[in-house]
Amino acid sequence: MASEEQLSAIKRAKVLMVGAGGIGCELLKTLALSGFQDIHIIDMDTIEVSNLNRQFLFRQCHVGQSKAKVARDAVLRFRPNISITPYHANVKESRFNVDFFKEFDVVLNGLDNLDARRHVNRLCLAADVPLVESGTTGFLGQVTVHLKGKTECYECQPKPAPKTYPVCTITSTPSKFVHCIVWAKDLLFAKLFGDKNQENDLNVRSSDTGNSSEHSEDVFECRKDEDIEQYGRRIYDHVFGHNIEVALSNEETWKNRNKPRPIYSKDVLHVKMTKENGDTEKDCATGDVSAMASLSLKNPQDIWSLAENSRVFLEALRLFFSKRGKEIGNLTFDKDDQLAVEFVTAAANIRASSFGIPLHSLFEAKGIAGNIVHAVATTNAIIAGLIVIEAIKVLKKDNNNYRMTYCLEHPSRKLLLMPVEPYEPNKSCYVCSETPLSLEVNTRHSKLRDFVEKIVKGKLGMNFPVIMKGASILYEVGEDLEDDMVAIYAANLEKALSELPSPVTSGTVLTVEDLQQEFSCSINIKHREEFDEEKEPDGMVLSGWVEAPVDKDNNKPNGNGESTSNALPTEEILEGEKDVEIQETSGGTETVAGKKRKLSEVDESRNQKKPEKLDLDDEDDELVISDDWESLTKKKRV
Ligand SMILES: Nc1ncnc2c1ncn2[C@@H]1O[C@H](COP(=O)(O)OP(=O)(O)OP(=O)(O)O)[C@@H](O)[C@H]1O
Ligand SMILES: [Zn+2]
Repeated sequence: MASEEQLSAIKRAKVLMVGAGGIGCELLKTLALSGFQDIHIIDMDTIEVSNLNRQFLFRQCHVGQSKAKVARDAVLRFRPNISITPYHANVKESRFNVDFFKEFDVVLNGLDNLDARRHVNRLCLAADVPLVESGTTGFLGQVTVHLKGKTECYECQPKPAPKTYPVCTITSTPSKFVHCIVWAKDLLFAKLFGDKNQENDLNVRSSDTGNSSEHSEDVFECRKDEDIEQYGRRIYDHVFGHNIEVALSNEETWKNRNKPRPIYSKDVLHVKMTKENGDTEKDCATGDVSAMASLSLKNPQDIWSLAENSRVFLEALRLFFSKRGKEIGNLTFDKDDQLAVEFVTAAANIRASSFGIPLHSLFEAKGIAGNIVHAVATTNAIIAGLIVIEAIKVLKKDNNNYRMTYCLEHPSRKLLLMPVEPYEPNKSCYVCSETPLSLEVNTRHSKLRDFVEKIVKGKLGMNFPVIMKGASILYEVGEDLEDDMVAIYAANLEKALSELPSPVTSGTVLTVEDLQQEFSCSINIKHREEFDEEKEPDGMVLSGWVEAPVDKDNNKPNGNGESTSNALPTEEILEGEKDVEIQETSGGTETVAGKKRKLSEVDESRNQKKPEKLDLDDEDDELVISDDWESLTKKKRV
């Protein structure tokens, strides 16, 4: 029961919710039932069928409509007298600026990606509005409270880099099914159906593979004299047969590894495939075509044989070309695109078969390819409740009682909910402190464009950057720029840093600002001649901002797919930060970040107030949900 004081704080409050998905639906309901009367919701999405199992404010008839608007209407039906203002929009739009954020007493995030979370963090800091941040993955969840100057900001601790695999493992020596999935989706799918101009590590020219003909051709292009089935079979034979033969010819590679087996379509599929749908169909919308349907394969949980995978491969390829021809050249893999998932599953399985790796069902392959940890509605509901508890403390200015709370999969100390005192701001955080960053770069070779793309946008997450050296502006993005300035900045992008009108050399201090986020930081430039292409593929190294530790043993596709009883669900579990990326790395060892850390390790890395080591392997099955959190939390402190 809320006290009088709480109730009046709740009634007066104006709150902003960002995200009306799994957590957001629960949160809006809980806010409304807790007495909140002025709620604003931003969500950029429309409702999909796959949301309906847990986003309970939505029904089948709402598919395709704005989440924010439908969520509002659903809640107004049981709380008709409160005010809910929906925005069907991206929170990064310029209308949601610092002045907009200043209108709110507290901001509550129910987002699913790092980019939007960082953006909201910066706006909350600039507007000096408290932020309650949240995330769930399966049974794990967390809620954290961020108050400028009092607790750490969302970016005080570096977020783990996406999992990466060395390119040679993906292209030549896969040893796990996830390697085959990454190959199928990021290389083969991208090569056949994506942007032809994108760099791709699949060999392209027939001359690359030993044929010394002068007129080398792109083997992935359909030839004039072949029909789609012949084309599909040629691609099949090239990637699963010929390329494997070429790889086998390098004997060194296979000294300590099992050799792969080349697979040719004629050995697997003796007869020509029948074309159930014909190949003259017109282009039609995504999602309507399915190779499984054409081939009468019904159960996505079945593991297909090599022959079935080969049929799905050829049929999916045929359907892409015959029914979705207009999209070819622009496609990127999407876990919700059935035909794309079918193609990637089949391609990954054929490759797995070649390398002696166990095959997987479409259901499993989809989970790996889309980095899906199945959402648990109960976790979202618990997390939403915790967000409201923290929001109420924020409104009451109950400064000493904020908690970041972890929702665990298995009880620890008989608790499923683990409250911890929030950390103080990190003094070297480049977002909420004034600490400058350092950048080692070859100022004579690296262009301003590299700096903008790789550092300012890629690492610092800015959308509308302004780059300044002293008072001179080197680069700026904005809607109201004069044409001549746009031309000057475009020309600057192509110049090496040391050749800019105001040269950037060793010792230069650059100021980088994002006008929308009202966020600015300084970067000390240090010239360095050489970079290790494998270890430092960006050709520049940003420091002053500690990266998360790397764990060579953890190579599960989903950081939380295995037992989590000894894992602290920290930032790395938040939804939407689990992309598998290929990166050139050294040697042949895997670089997999996003390691789950034990509570004790988290604290060491933070080097702040140390809780005593927790016994997280508590097997005692008698579960207690305690409401005396304060004393429990204190016990963990030295
Ligand atoms: N930049 C953004 N601006 C506004 N809303 C955003 C932004 N980024 C993400 N969101 C919203 O955050 C919500 C996150 O919800 P959730 O994690 O349940 O994802 P989902 O897309 O609904 O489900 P799933 O990805 O599991 O199919 C989504 O509704 C999404 O539209
Ligand atoms: Zn910070």
